[in-house]
Amino acid sequence: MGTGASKSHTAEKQKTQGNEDKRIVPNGSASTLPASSSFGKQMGQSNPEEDEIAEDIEQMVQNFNRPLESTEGTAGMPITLEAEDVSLTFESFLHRNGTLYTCFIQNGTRLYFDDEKGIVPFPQELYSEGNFINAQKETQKPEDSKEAIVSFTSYLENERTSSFNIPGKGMVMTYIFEERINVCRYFDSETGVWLILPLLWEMNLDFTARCVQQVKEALPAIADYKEILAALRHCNYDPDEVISVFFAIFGDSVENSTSGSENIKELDLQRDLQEKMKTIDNLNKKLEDQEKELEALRLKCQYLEEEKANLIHQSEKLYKQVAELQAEHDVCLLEIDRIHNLDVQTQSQEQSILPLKKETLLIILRQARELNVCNYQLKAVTTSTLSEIGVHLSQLKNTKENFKRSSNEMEEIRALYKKESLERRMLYNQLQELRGNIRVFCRCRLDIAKGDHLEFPTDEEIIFNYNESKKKFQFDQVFIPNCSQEDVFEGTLPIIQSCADGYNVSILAYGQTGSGKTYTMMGTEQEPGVNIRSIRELLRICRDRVKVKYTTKLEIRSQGMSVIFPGLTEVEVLTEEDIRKVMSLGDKNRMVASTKMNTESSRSHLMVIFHLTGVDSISGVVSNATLTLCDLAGSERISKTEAKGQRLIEAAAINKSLTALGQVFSALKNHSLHVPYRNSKLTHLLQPSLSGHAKTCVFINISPNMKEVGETLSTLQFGSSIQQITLGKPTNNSSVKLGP
Ligand SMILES: Nc1ncnc2c1ncn2[C@@H]1O[C@H](COP(=O)(O)OP(=O)(O)OP(=O)(O)O)[C@@H](O)[C@H]1O
Repeated sequence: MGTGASKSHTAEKQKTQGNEDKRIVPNGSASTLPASSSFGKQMGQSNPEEDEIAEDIEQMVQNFNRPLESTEGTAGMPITLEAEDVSLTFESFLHRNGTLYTCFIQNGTRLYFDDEKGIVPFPQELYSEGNFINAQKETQKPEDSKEAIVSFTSYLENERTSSFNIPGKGMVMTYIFEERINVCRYFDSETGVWLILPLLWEMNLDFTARCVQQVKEALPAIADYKEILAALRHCNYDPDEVISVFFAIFGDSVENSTSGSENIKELDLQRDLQEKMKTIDNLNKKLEDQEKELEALRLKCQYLEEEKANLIHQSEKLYKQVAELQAEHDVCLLEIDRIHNLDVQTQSQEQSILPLKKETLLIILRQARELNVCNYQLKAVTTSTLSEIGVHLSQLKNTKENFKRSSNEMEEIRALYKKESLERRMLYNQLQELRGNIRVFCRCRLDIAKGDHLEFPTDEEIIFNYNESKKKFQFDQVFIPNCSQEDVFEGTLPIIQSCADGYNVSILAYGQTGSGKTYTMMGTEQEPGVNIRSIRELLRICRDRVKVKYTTKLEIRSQGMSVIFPGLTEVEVLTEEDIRKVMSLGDKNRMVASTKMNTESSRSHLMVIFHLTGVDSISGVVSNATLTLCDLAGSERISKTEAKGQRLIEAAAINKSLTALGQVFSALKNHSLHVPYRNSKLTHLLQPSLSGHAKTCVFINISPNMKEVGETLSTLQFGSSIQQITLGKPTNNSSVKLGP
């Protein structure tokens, strides 16, 4: 830190400073210098060692000039100065205009810092215009500078630097040094730390009390012990330094109690003055702040004034609008009143016209709402339904198109079916024609009393061998005695199927009495014959052909006469039970009598005629056909039966009809132009089934009994004769039915 030199006041006082040499510089700051500094000269002592130091200082000052010269023309302080061994004396000259000059002595010349010129000699004319605040004789005698304590300080212009007017000394420069000082502390057991002991409390300590007392004895003018104590603190509790400080400040006057007291008072006043000045400065600052604040408020006020003007302007506009709206409102009110008056008049008129009560109106209103709701629901339902109808219509359209397409396909299939059906019938009939339209089956009944005159070499041949007479007969099929009813019926199946196709078909049983004609045709309940089986088969075919609608009727005739049914000649049959019922009825009406050859000989022909009408629903073909099942009366000779009376007449009639039948077959065999169908009622009835338009199957029933050998041979010859007959091309009774 900076050092300073001062004029020595008393050698005795200096001696009390001990090892450390403390200086009180003119500007009031203290510094610590090595013991070997120039302090000795300050004390007025002269020894070689101090001379050398003085020479060194002078040398350093000279060195100091060099950097100044090198930096000549630059303002400010030297940049680098070695202050360890050199102490320069700086002086402050206070011009009466308030300017403070910082001066120092170089080579006996007082210099000072000029802001523009740098370090220049201190002008002589300024001496009379101000005072050195540490004005001393030495400063006015540069030639004595060698003896003066020359020191150098790195003076810094900052907040720690200030000036102070000391009465009798003038303005002094102050500087707050960063020195560490001793402070009396006390140990606080509660916090466990050392705390600073208040100033007043220090007075109670013996050490500080002694120090204060020592200063007071040396400087009686310093009466304020607090001042002394404060100075002691700053001087590290060194009473001698305190004494030196007070001497430096107040000079010798501090030795006089009166003048010292005045100085103290003056000092107090000065302090008060400075405090006042600070207060004034603070007030000025506050005043400036308030002026700034006032200016801000003024601007704000101006802004608010403008805002106010705008708001007033807007308010006026709004008031104007409100007034206009109010005027409109008034006009509306007047209009409402006028309308209201009109409504009242209208209501009064309506009330006079329609005196409806309020309740009635409410009911009407409620009903209107309900109607409205219903209307909405109806609309929704209608919309939904319409949508569904649209969908259905679309589907219907598609269905219609599909139906049309299917109908076309159906027509094609129907035509194809028709064609196929006709082709099938044609082929089947061609087959039948190849086989012959009159088919002759020979059936030999089962009989215990059988002879050996009959031989059955094949299914189609029979050999009559009796009394050296051997004759071979050939038929479409020969059924031996052991053949069942079912075997016999199977031979008739092709002809029965032709009936379902629309052909007239007849099945006849021929033979002498007792040869098994009735057994073959009617059969027994357990073993039904061809009648039952053939009609059953036809009903089955009718059921299976679902595309053909059949109507079936049954007619029973006996000996050419219609079987008398109560009110009916034909009975519609649908089931086998119906067949049996009609058959049994017809059988009861058949003339039966006991003959010598047969105890229950059938004395008449029995004809069962089955009418079949079919309508093909696809092709539209209508077919009419009849199945004539004829159980002929016995063919035995009348003489052989030994019939008499009525029986004889019947036998004659039977023979006549059978003879007529034989004549018909003979005519057919010979292809005669005339076929005597009308020679008997039998042949007349059988004409449709024996003409060229029909198919016929004749059972030749024979008995194996040796006793019947003559009748057997006769029957075989009869059958053989009709085996040669060809009826010609059969006619299909089908016709296309037009329309439904
Ligand atoms: N194949 C047969 N098997 C067993 N019994 C038979 C057979 N054929 C005929 N009979 C029996 O012989 C008897 C005479 O037969 P059926 O009445 O059928 O003769 P018919 O030719 O009808 O005589 P008629 O012309 O006098 O009526 C009957 O009792 C019958 O049951």
